[in-house]
Amino acid sequence: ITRKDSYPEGEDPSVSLFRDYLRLKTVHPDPDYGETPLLYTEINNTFVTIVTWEGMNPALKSILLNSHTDVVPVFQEQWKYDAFSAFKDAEGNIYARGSQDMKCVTIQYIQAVRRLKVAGQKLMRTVHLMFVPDEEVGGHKGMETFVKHPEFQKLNIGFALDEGLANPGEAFTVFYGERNPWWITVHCPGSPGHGSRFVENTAAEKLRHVINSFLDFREKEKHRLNTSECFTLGDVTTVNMTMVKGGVAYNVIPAEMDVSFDLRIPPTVNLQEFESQIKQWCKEAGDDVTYQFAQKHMNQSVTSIDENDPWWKAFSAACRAMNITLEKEIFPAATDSRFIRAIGVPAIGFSPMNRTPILLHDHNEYLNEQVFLKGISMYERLIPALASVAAFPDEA
Ligand SMILES: CSCC[C@H](NC=O)C(=O)O
Ligand SMILES: [Zn+2]
Ligand SMILES: [Zn+2]
Repeated sequence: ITRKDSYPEGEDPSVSLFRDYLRLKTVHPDPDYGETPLLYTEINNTFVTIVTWEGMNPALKSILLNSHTDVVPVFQEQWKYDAFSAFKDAEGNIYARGSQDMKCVTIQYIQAVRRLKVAGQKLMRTVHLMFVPDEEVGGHKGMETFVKHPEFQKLNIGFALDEGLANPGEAFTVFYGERNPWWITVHCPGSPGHGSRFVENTAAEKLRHVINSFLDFREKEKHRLNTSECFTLGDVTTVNMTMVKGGVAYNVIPAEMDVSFDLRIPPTVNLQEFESQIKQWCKEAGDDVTYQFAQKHMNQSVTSIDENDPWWKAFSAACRAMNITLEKEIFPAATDSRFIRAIGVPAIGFSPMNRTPILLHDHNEYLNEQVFLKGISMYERLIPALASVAAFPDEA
């Protein structure tokens, strides 16, 4: 981040730093990760940056503060302000792509650690700040690859914090698991022929059957969500038909048609049974209907939110001490936490934003500067609490 010569008078320096970071165009499809200081390692021509604050007992398992540096594209004509200008309005709302997802968290981690160090705090466990690319496109060149790297193992991470979602109310939301993303394309082959005839065994008839099966199930799940008091989006399966392909001309019955779905499956669903269901729908649709996965996450690990779990106890007790109400949920989409949990490391998704509408990936994404600043103070309490979790019997 290039520092400017002067900043708005009276603006908190943390807010200025946040706005500077928002102006970096780390936006897909061609993110400019800039002069990312290469502090640690390079994988697949992309960069993971790690900043380490060594604890008094570095042999103990460490705390990971993870954030991704990339952001999703914008439809600029739909925005009130330039999405990369970090415009701040009279109420202190800062508009920019990444203001919620998740450049706020990156700067909050950094500023909290900075303040703790300035105050002369010494932590027992080591804290690593990790900045990873490409989360928004699946993490292949970021966290998915890096968790398998020997350099990652060496960090000896015991517990991780990563992104969550804003909460429009007074409470803050924390995520202890995620739904599994399955991206599937169903292929429907059929008999071709002239568009004027009743050809048997057409691709379109099979396609209709497939679409009906998936979308009927979608209706059921939507109903289940809307009729249950205690369900959130993370507790039901969503199905969305996102692509269709096929056909060459008005009067030619095509020999094949494809349809693609984005499925998000809660960790409580039996994935083998669910796939059998999909297989059954394809079979019922007609001969030779097949499917193929573009994403098929099978790991259903969730992080303990039992009051006896030492990490959760530290996190939740620190929140209680701040008079903060937590709402515990399953994250509806996918974040880098899924790769961390999959290797057995507990991870909590938490972006400290309350009184804030959920605007990630949306037009006019913004965060209020006071909410942002309060988040720094929260990490000032959370980080020492986590870094003070007593040594486990199996730790050195
Ligand atoms: C399944 S890889 C894509 C990850 C992406 N994450 C954020 O939006 C998502 O669609 O959930
Ligand atoms: Zn994100
Ligand atoms: Zn995102």
